[in-house]
Amino acid sequence: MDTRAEEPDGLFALPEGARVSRRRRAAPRRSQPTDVYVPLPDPVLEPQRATAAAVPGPPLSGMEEVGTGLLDRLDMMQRVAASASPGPLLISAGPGTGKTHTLAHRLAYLVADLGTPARECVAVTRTPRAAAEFRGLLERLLGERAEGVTVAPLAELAGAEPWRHVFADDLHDYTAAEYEVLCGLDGEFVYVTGDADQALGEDGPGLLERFTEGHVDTRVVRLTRNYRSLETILAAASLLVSPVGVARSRLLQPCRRATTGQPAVQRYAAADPAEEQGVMEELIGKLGRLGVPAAAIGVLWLDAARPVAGATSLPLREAVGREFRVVVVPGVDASSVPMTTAGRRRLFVALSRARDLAYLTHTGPVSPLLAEIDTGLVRVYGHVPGGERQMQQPRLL
Ligand SMILES: Nc1ncnc2c1ncn2[C@@H]1O[C@H](COP(=O)(O)OP(=O)(O)OP(=O)(O)O)[C@@H](O)[C@H]1O
Repeated sequence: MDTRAEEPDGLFALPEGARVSRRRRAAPRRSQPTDVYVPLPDPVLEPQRATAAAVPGPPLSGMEEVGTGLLDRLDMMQRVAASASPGPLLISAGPGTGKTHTLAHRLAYLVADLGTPARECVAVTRTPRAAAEFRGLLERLLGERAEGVTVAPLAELAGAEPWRHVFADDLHDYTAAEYEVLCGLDGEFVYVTGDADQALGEDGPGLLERFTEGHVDTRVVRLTRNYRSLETILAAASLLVSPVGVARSRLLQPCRRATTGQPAVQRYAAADPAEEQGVMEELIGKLGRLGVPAAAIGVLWLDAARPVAGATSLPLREAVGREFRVVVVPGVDASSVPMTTAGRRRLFVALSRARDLAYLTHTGPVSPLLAEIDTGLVRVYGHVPGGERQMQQPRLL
């Protein structure tokens, strides 16, 4: 990074509304005599995402006869997973590719199309919230028949009667001890999903491998189409994790392209924590006035979560498996997000929760990981030190 103090020059095109501020040296980062202050623009929202039916998918030629219509809205590989022949199944795929969606369809397919009694099925989740969401998916697919299926967090299931069909989502989020409990459920058929690159705990990355080693005839299905995030968010998230990606040959194809022209990933460099909080509150207020409900705005904390009015505020760890229209990640400083595998996975998980907009804010020097993302993918606002001026230059993607 060029750390020389320079005045803005002709190479640096200031966005509309930008001001040059001569700031006092407050923090180490402020060693530049001149910061460029670029206010965060008002959020511009993408039109609400397309319905499943409207998302163009690969042709399903040769697969029309699978099921009785229940699987019609799945893409080809999702259908392969949902209708796979009996036996252990691992859906190993990146964020937003529909692992949860497909697992629910598999369960519904077994019950509705293959006549499996609902009471023989148990869906294991990580949290009560995930259980409620999974049950909602099943109810939409199975109607009243969903009532017969047990859907519960792992902790509530230990020691219960064995089920014949065990469905477990997000295996990467388990600890080794929890995995043992899951194995203890002793289902005849086990179907799991996971993404080693999203593991926030130590044990997670190895558990997918452990599953395939423990079930030698496991069918592994990979899903590649991301239905959640705008293309630029997905590109930024993927760049972060690619150097340490466990799923090396992973392919993540975006289904959603931005239409508003607004950069989907925005970083705000605040002068101090009070400004960081103020900017976040102002942003959330604007989003609220645009009609975005608190449930669709996720403030994901890398450390202890603090309450935030108008948004869903939670520690990153609890955001695994969830999605939000807008994600805000405070504290993306070099000290909290170092250039480590764990740091990469944390930002990967955080960014990949976002559908339309992702905001990364910080007060001290920004995490060095962000230097790896093409500057055309992340626009920088706030107090931009002189050495980061090039970040403001428009880039062709
Ligand atoms: N075939 C599809 N067509 C349209 N939308 C889909 C399709 N499959 C999944 N989706 C949507 O994509 C989003 C992501 O799906 P889901 O949460 O199941 O992904 P996931 O792989 O479990 O993600 P994560 O790993 O982040 O938990 C959801 O909003 C879901 O409704």
